[in-house]
Amino acid sequence: MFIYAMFQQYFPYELRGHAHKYTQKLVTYFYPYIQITFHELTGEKLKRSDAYFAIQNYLADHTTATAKRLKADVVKGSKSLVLTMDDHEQVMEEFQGIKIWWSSNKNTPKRPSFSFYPKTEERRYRDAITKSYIDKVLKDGKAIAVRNRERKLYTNNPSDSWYEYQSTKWSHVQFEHPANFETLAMAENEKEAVKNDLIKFSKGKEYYTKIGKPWKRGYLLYGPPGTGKSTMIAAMANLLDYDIYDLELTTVKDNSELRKLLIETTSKSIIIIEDIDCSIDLTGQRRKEKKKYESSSQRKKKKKAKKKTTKKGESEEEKEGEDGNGDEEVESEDETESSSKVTLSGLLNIIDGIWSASGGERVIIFTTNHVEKLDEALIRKGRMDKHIELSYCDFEGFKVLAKNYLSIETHPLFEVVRGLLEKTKVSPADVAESLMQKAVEEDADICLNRLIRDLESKSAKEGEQSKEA
Ligand SMILES: Nc1ncnc2c1ncn2[C@@H]1O[C@H](COP(=O)(O)OP(=O)(O)OP(=O)(O)O)[C@@H](O)[C@H]1O
Ligand SMILES: [Mg+2]
Repeated sequence: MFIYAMFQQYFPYELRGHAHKYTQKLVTYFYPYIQITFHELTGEKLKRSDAYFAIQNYLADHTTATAKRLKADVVKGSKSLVLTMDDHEQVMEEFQGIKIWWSSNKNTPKRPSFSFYPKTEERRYRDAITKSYIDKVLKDGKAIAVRNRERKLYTNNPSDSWYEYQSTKWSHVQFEHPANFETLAMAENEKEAVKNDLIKFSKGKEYYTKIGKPWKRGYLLYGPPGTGKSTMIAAMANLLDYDIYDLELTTVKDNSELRKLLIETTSKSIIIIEDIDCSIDLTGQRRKEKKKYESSSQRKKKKKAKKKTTKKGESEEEKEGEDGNGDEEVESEDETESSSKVTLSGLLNIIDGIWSASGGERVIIFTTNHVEKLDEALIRKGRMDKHIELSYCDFEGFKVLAKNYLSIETHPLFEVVRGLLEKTKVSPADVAESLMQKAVEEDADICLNRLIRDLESKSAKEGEQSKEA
C-alpha cells in the first residue's frame, strides 16, 4: 500500500479560484494510493495554513538529505535559509511499514479510478496515516519551526502610540545575543543548578498539568551592577530558545495597561522587568505624596478597595483605574508624565491572576541591585520561584573570564590575581574590561598585568576609604 501525500502550493494567478475550491476539501483519498492533499492557503480569506507550514518544516528537516532537487528560500522570520523540496520532487518515508511519498506539486495529478485493496485493509492504513503519522508530522513540524524561528526581543511602546486594532503594544528587533552559560562567570554548581532548573521547567508541561499549576516560573536575579544579571537572562533565552519581552514599567501608565501588555505576550517567552526596585513604588512613599491630592472621601474609598483586594481576582482599586473614575485619575493632572502608576498590588495580581491563566510556558524575571529593598510579597516563593545571586568576581569566575577573553586556562600570574580577588570587591564586568585585548599585539601577559594593576589600585582605594570611615 502506498500513501501519496501531496503538498499543494498556492497558485498565484489564474488558478486562484481553483485553489480556493480545493481548500475546503483538505483530505482526499484515492486508489491505489491514498492521497492526502495539503493546501498552502486555507479558509475564506486564503490564509496561510498552519498545517502546510508545519509540514514544510518537517519535510525540510527530515527529507532534504534524500531529495535531489531542493529549493532554497529566505523565509521571513527564520534564522537561516530554508531548503525545501523543489516542485515535482518526491521523497519517500516509511512509517509503521507503510511507504509514504511526499511530493510538492502545483497541480493535482489525475486520479486513478480503481483500487487493488479490500476495504478492511484499506481502513487500517488509512487510520495509521491520518491518526498517527500526520499527527507526528504536524507536531514535529511545529517544533522544528520553533527551533528555526528568528527569536525576538520585544520592548513595550508607550500607550500614546497604541492603536486599537493593531498590535502596536510591543516593538521588536531580532534577538541575537551571544551569551551562553559556558561563558558566564559564576560558581559552577550554581550555574548547573540554574540550567537544570530551566530545562526541567521547559520540559515540564505534563508535570505542571498534573500538579494543577500554570506553566510559569519566576526568577529573581540580584546582585551589584555589572555582575552578569542581564547577561544571564540572555543566556537563559538562548538555552531555552525563547523570545524576550523587556518590560519597561516606567512607561506603563497604570495596572490596566500592564495587563494588556502581558496578555499580548506569546508563549515560549521570558518577560523581564529590570531594576524592579526603581520601576515600581515599593515603599509606599509615592502613595503618601499622592495623598496630598486626595479628598478624604477618596481616601476612604481607597482604603476600602484595598481591603477587597483578593489574591486571584483583580483588586477593586485596579478596576477603578480602568474606569477612569478612580482616585488615580484625579492625581494624573498633578503627576509628571514619566511617572508610572503601576502599583505593587496591581503587579502582583496580574502575575497571579489573568496572565498566569493564559496558556503556554512563560518565564518571568525580575532583576535588582538591592534585594533588601524589595517587598516580601513580591518575591515570596511561588511568585519568584528561584532567587539567584550574582556576586563579585571570585577566582573561579575569573578563570572563566580568562578563558573567554584570553583563551588561557592557566598562567603563572593567576596566583597573584587570586590573592587580589580575595581582598577586593570587583564585578566581573570590571575584570572583563581589564582583560579585554585592546590591540592586536596585546597578549595574555599584557592583559593580566593590566588586570593586576587595576585590582591593586582598586584595593588601595578601598583601603583608604575604610580608613577615612
Ligand atoms: N558573570 C559574568 N560572566 C561573564 N561576563 C560578565 C559577567 N558579569 C558581567 N559580565 C560582563 O560585563 C558586562 C555587563 O554585565 P551585565 O550587563 O550582565 O551586568 P548586570 O548585572 O546586568 O548589571 P546592572 O545591574 O548594571 O544591570 C557584560 O556585557 C559582560 O560582558
Ligand atoms: Mg543589567
